[in-house]
Amino acid sequence: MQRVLTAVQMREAEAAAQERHGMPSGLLMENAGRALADAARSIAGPGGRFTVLCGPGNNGGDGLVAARFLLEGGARVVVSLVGDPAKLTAESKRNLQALEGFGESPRAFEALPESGAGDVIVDALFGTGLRRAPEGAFADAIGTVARWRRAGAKVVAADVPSGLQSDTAEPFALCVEADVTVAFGFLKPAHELEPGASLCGDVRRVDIGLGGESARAVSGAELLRVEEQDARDVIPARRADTHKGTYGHVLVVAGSPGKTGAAAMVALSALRSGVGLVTVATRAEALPWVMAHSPEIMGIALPGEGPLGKGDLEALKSALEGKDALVMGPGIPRGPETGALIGDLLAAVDVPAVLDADALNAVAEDLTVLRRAKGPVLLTPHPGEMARLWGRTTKDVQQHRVGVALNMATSLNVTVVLKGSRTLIAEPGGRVFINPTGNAGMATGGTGDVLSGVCGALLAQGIKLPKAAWTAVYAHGLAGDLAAKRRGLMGLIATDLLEDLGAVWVRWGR
Ligand SMILES: NC(=O)C1=CN([C@@H]2O[C@H](COP(=O)(O)OP(=O)(O)OC[C@H]3O[C@@H](n4cnc5c(N)ncnc54)[C@H](O)[C@@H]3O)[C@@H](O)[C@H]2O)[C@@H](O)CC1
Ligand SMILES: [K+]
Repeated sequence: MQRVLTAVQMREAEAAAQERHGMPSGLLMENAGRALADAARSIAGPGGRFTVLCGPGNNGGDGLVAARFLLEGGARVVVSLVGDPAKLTAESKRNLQALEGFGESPRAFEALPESGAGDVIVDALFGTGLRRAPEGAFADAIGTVARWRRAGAKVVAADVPSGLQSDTAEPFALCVEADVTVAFGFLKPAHELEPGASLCGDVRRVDIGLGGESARAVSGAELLRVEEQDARDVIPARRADTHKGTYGHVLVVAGSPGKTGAAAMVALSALRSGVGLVTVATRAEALPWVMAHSPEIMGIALPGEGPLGKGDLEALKSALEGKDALVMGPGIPRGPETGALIGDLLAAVDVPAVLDADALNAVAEDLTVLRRAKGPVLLTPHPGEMARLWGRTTKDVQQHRVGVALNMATSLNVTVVLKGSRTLIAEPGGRVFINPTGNAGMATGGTGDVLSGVCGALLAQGIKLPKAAWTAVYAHGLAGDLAAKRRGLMGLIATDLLEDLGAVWVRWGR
């Protein structure tokens, strides 16, 4: 896992590094600027010129250091200080003097030569300290960077592209779009969450002397980026002397006439994710169609008809006997009593439960039913479902993804998977995991059903929350990335993921 720190947490980490190993901030800036110069060199064309744009804060100081290293390496460099030089931080002032000692003085922004193909712009206007929309000279500079980039210049951003808010990953109306962003010390939300992530280009995190330990000293919510090795390590290697009983039995409550495919996709993805047995419980008229999708699927017909309601409680309780996990929701017939049924069911049994799709819409009417759950609960809403659960608009949810997921997890004492580009997994009370896998090709019907099947399968195999959730999300996204290579983003459909889940397990030696 990689820690992802907010601006406040970065300052705390810096203070901790100073306290712990006496790391002076000037040395951190020196290391940051040097790494920035290396990144700038790596994307320059032969003989290309470097234009370094520095702002008033320490981000600008990093730019001044980078300019010095580029000059020392013999490159053609021009530097501009945008804003009031009297406001420079002490550390930046020192580096301005050092630069002048190398024979280079900042020029007026208007006096800079044009840039184009082969050239590199080093964007050191603002980093984590950006507080409001850039205006005046800063706005002009950001606009000019965009023009030079259209003319073929490459852009390397110091820490965060200027105009992008580090903590929320939301850009102001004017924002630098970078080819490479050099993240100093730790990743920031702007690098990992959309829309910021797309504005950063290739993110390269570099060590600057803070030391990994310094992140342990920070306060507030813990944001973590899941890495492939983390997910792989969660899945145990199979021992030879095992049988289907070793790997658990999932009950899938899903499907209705017209939506039998949803139930089949949950069941098949659970089967493709290592579970021993899968049983689907659904209304009698839907059951044969679900089972016809694959002979491995077992079925239980729920007596009664129409929407699921309190009358289904006893049948579901007995269906859950001997089961190790429950997945409920995709394609279920929903009615006025469905939410209460789910509440009663979760209060009566202690198997881990995944609620998805219409099970989420059903409990949205009265979320407190979830507080009665005896076993661990995982909710897997997409932003629209989360908006219904939270009683806000989808846009609101998308602008506050981390806070929304964490609040819901904490207030209901459940694990929450908030789907969408960079799916978040929040556990009650503190940690939020960011998933880096997946792609826009997965924005197609049924991929969510496949995810809930993977979650159910891992839970039935005894993997606990939130591990089961972030591992399932990682594997599902990786399956999507592999599927997109075969099908293209345009051609990818949900059942492709069933095949490529296999490729994920093969890649992980499972
Ligand atoms: N925390 C750390 O450990 C390190 C931080 N470093 C650098 O320091 C940066 C943070 O430095 P700062 O906190 O000085 O912040 P910034 O350099 O991002 O900018 C802060 C300055 O810009 C001004 N400002 C903010 N928004 C503005 C706007 N819209 N228009 C005009 N002025 C505006 C502020 O008043 C302040 O003077 C990091 O992003 C990184 O580049 C590095 O030097 C190395 C170590
Ligand atoms: K920057």
